Amino acid sequence: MSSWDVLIVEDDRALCEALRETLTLSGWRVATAADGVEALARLERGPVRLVISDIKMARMDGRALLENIRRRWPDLPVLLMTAYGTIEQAVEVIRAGANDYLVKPFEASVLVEQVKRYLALATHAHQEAVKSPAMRRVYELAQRVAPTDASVLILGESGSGKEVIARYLHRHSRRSRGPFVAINCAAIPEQMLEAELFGYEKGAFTGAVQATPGKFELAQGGTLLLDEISEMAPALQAKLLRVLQEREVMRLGGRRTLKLDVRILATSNRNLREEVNAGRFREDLFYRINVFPLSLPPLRERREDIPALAQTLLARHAGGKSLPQLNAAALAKLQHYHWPGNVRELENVIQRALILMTGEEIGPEALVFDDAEVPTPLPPVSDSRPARLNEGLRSMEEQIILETLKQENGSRASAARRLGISPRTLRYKLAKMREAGIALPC
Ligand SMILES: Nc1ncnc2c1ncn2[C@@H]1O[C@H](COP(=O)(O)OP(=O)(O)OP(=O)(O)O)[C@@H](O)[C@H]1O
Repeated sequence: MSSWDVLIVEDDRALCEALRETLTLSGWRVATAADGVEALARLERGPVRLVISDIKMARMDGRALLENIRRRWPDLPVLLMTAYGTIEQAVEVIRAGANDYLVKPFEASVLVEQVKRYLALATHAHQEAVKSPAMRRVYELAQRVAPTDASVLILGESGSGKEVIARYLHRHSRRSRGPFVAINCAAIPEQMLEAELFGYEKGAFTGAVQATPGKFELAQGGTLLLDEISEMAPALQAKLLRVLQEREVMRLGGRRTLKLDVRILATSNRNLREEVNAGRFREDLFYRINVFPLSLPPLRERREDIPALAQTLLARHAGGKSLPQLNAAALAKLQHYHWPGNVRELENVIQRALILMTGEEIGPEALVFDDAEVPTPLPPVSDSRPARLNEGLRSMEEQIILETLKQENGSRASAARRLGISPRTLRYKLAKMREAGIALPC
């Protein structure tokens, strides 16, 4: 029985071939089908981890295919491709159970990113590696709260698995057949975040060339994850609170309100209570989203999880290759490291190991931690900074980060934008600085 990473369902043969080629070049095993009927036959023959399907097809269209898949393989992720101008249709199919949609024409890089994201989710969908007592406790609580409609606030350091647990909550809720929509409040500039959340009508602002639904609308009947909610600007916090209180949303520039049936999950890697005390986060909004708090311990406080996590991540990234094992010395090295980047860093280390390994198994020499990274190139050191270049560059980088944070009044999101790095990278660097004992502005 053959297994495939991606099944592409597309009746335009040239496009189908181009998509297949793009994904094959990225190292995935790709199968193709010309319509829904062929796709179902292919799914019967062997496991597939992700389906990407066109909507308009002659024999069985994308919608009917989706319905069939949801009935028989409810957890299989499906992305639908839609033509420009049919956003409303896309909203409908997301409600019908598609995980996401791609608006044609799209760049190859957009396709590759989406596939990466959904394959990662598909792999750990049912195998959250939970061995430590601390994590078992978290998952026990998650199991209890999942079937309710309560808002859950998931707290934990960057990379500790907050999104994984959010998806777990959705999967174990009565909304599991509905959409799971996530929005990262730190990654989107303030003005755009409002439009992304609430949607907009054509002409609502310059650049609003067509009516677009917001994430709330897309999550109707399902779950909306507000990732890194602490990064939301105060004005938007007030608008969000109103929507949550009134349980209805109106698109920017719109007139009609839409009654919402959406469960809210939120994450933060800061102590949100402290953010409230410091006046940066609205207390009323805090109480609204913090109905049930879940705190994820950092990886260094649950080292018992490391072997199983490493195994899961090896399976995720080994591709079609036979699954390599870590030898005892390699496992010991993983167990003793302090993991400032948590599970995400472990994932990076495993990916590197798969590239660097030479023999049959993975030894400690193939494990390179994020700490060992070559620092980001910066202007040459001109004064009498420490003689060791790496240290010099690092401390300069730290000073630039501190300076930028100060200028941005402590806002991580704005500082990351100014520095031209992702909020995630900034957070990671800040965590390392904090660990090195550097005082950071709050
Ligand atoms: N228990 C787990 N089992 C398998 N994989 C996991 C687990 N926890 C985390 N991961 C993986 O680690 C990576 C980081 O997890 P996730 O994105 O959920 O972290 P996060 O806390 O939401 O990070 P951030 O705060 O930066 O958004 C992901 O690739 C995820 O799949």
